Amino acid sequence: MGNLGDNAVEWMGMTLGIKQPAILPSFLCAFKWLRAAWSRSAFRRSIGVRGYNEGPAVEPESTMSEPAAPVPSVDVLTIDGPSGSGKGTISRRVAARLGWHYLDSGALYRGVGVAASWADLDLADPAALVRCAFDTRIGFEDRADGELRVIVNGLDATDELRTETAGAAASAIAAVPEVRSALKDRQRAFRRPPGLVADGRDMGTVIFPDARYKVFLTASPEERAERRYKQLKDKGVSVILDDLLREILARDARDANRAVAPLRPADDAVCIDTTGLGIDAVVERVLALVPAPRS
Ligand SMILES: Nc1ncnc2c1ncn2[C@@H]1O[C@H](COP(=O)(O)OP(=O)(O)OP(=O)(O)O)[C@@H](O)[C@H]1O
Ligand SMILES: Nc1ccn([C@H]2C[C@H](O)[C@@H](COP(=O)(O)O)O2)c(=O)n1
Repeated sequence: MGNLGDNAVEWMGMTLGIKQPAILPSFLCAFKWLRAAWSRSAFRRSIGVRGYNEGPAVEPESTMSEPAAPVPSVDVLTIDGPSGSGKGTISRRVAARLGWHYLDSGALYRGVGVAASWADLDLADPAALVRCAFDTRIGFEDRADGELRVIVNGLDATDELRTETAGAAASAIAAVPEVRSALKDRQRAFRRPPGLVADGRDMGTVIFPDARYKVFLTASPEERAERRYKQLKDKGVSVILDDLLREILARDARDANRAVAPLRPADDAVCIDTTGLGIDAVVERVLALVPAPRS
């Protein structure tokens, strides 16, 4: 845990594009305190044991109709972080290994953004966006090939949702407090036995503040842009690395600077800097935080 806190502070600095932003001292304080608390905690002592229940992260069509009430006693592992830090990839694998449900909260914001664009709504009209957030039906389907498809108002919108344009639109509407409120209960409804892995920006701070396990993933902006570049290239999409880096920095800044539920690590989150760390290694680091299930 040597780099807990410093990584996040450094990341904030990089994200905001300035060397000494005013908010850094308070982050530093919070993380120094956290580091001390961490070294004393019983939670730390539990590390090293993990659960390996193989099972589906998402039941087929399980989220097409969301349950009415979440179950507060159910364990939640939150994985927050900036774009390209690997939240989705790591969360899906960890959820599959634990046999827990999976919530891709970014897909909800992206889904509302795409539905708003289909309806030609003005992204600067909060009332229209809030109506859209309440009205848009968003479901997830776990396909046989392991891919998670996102269904918006009955249409498979997965490919459209993954574009940087959809990400930027989602980031813009996510800054509207009433849109965030409109999506709160829908996110909490994913909390069902045997457990939930939830990925996003405010999973550990706002949506599941009582989560038992909290992780904040980071990576240098350059590495995150490289990852996205490779991901898009593999799909045959041609992009310019510098453009991706600029877009990632702009999205980070908007998500971290908004007034409501900004992107930041929860005080009790474990920060993992994934720069130079492979996917399997990150998965193991996260799983090490979750004690093996008792039978
Ligand atoms: N530790 C890692 N090392 C190398 N590549 C990684 C790592 N983690 C994720 N990736 C790759 O980086 C790309 C982006 O990952 P992913 O979509 O999971 O990020 P994300 O944080 O969920 O991004 P977003 O917030 O934009 O949805 C994917 O192609 C994924 O395979
Ligand atoms: N919990 C969340 C999840 C997502 N957002 C916003 C901000 C992101 O830039 C955008 C897209 O998310 P992604 O799919 O990249 O995880 O949605 C948010 O504000 N809070």
